[in-house]
Amino acid sequence: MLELKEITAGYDRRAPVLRDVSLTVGKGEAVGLLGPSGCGKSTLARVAALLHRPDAGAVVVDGEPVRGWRHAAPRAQRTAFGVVFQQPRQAADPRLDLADLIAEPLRATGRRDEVRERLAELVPAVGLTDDLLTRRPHEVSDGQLQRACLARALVLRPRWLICDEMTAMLDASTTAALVAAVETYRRDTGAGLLAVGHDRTLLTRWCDRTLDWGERGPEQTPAPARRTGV
Ligand SMILES: Nc1ncnc2c1ncn2[C@@H]1O[C@H](COP(=O)(O)OP(=O)(O)OP(=O)(O)O)[C@@H](O)[C@H]1O
Repeated sequence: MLELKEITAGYDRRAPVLRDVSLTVGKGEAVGLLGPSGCGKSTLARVAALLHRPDAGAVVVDGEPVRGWRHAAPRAQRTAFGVVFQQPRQAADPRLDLADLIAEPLRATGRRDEVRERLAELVPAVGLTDDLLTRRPHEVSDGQLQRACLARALVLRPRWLICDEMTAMLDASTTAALVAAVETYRRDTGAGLLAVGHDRTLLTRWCDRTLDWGERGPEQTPAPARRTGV
């Protein structure tokens, strides 16, 4: 279980973006989070992925309270998460070709010997082809780069996936392919998912449960979303 308990977080302690927000994702569950732009969805996603230290509250991952954040988080907790952001060009090192980009977490954790095998599995799983692997980010489309970023997020076989507007800038067919790749991975591994976005139709179709902060933003823990457009 991934538990966010009474999280207060932001960028200025005097004016937090989130106040006392709680959210739980069960093992193998897919939870969607909707809310207006700027309400703090990405901030909560970053707290959930151990990338942003909250001012107050607790994150508990599979029963273990989180005590360190970012590089100070224990490796076993950090590598339990795969994260995909909205802007692949901001998330991807422009100097790496796609093969090195996808494999980078394996190299960073001393698992170089798995690179070949994981690339062979992941490249077709996310809908890439081998000829793209020697290209650098500026030589591929946004959709191709986001596919590589998803492969990188999956390369360490995380138990938790955090997708922050993963498909916001993509066309319908790339969106469908990336969601299908996430769902295949979850079916095979039992990983849980927190998917943040604006697209109510997509999230309510994709996720087991979708929460909605509504127009007022995160004054409180988000409520279950209405299922529309399905
Ligand atoms: N690094 C930062 N430094 C200072 N303020 C920030 C930073 N990142 C985000 N904010 C502010 O925190 C608030 C919440 O931002 P956040 O990105 O979490 O919202 P969001 O709901 O994900 O928005 P969107 O849907 O537009 O992506 C906004 O007012 C934003 O301007």
